[in-house]
Amino acid sequence: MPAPNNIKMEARKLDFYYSDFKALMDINLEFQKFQVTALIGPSGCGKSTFIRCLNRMNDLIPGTRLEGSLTLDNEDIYDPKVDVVDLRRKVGMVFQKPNPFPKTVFENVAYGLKVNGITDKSFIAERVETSLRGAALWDEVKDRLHDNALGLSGGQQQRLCIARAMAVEPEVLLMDEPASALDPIATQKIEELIFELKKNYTIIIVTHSMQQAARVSDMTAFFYMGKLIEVDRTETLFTRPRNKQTEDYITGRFG
Ligand SMILES: Nc1ncnc2c1ncn2[C@@H]1O[C@H](COP(=O)(O)OP(=O)(O)OP(=O)(O)O)[C@@H](O)[C@H]1O
Repeated sequence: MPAPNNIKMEARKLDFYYSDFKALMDINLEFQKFQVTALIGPSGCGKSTFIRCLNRMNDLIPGTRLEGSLTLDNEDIYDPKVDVVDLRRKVGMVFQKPNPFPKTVFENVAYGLKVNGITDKSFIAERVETSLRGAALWDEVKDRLHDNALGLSGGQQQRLCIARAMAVEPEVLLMDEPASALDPIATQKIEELIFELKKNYTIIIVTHSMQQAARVSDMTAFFYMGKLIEVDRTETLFTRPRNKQTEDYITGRFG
């Protein structure tokens, strides 16, 4: 019998262009189910570009082009037959700056369900509660569900965005520096949350903080100038990197 395939997403020979500029070169990287993978590397190395390929967010930028393949459960996500709305339901995203809609807490979380055509009010209310609990925010907002989300603190807003992403039950969560705009306590809450979330989701996180990568991730991938230099178990990459550029970066010699 073939070994069980635990690969949730996989990039093969991936090149990415912004018009003539080649931002990613020959990326080969796989993401295991229910693991957290951190993408690290100096500013401009292509981390955000790469993570945005994973749910086709770059499609929205004119003049961009991708070569090679990117699969979700062995299916090519760039196949013309793929429904991008459905792909983004399966591969949710949380951005660097919390970006709740100027709507109530409840409406923020219910939004994706409504976009997906769900109208059953009791189902929506139940899913809103489960998602807020899952994002470790329920206790703080259960009496403020109908207040404007913009009145929440930055850390609460970011957990609300995580709840909003979770409400449509994605399989993969992409997080592009989710804690960079937050204070240390709010950051710690997000990190604890990531630890909980990986029981149910495959998580890919871009971070500038090597300490954060070391704390939250199982695997770490080091990018430099559009190339994937090294990927390994986080502990190994930070203690015994195989590549000189990785070593220079993690020891603070550049970046
Ligand atoms: N919309 C765009 N149009 C053209 N070039 C872009 C665009 N977005 C990013 N780039 C370029 O692609 C390269 C990779 O950028 P990217 O934002 O992916 O890097 P990053 O590693 O995420 O950086 P940072 O850590 O600073 O966010 C950079 O040279 C950047 O200038």
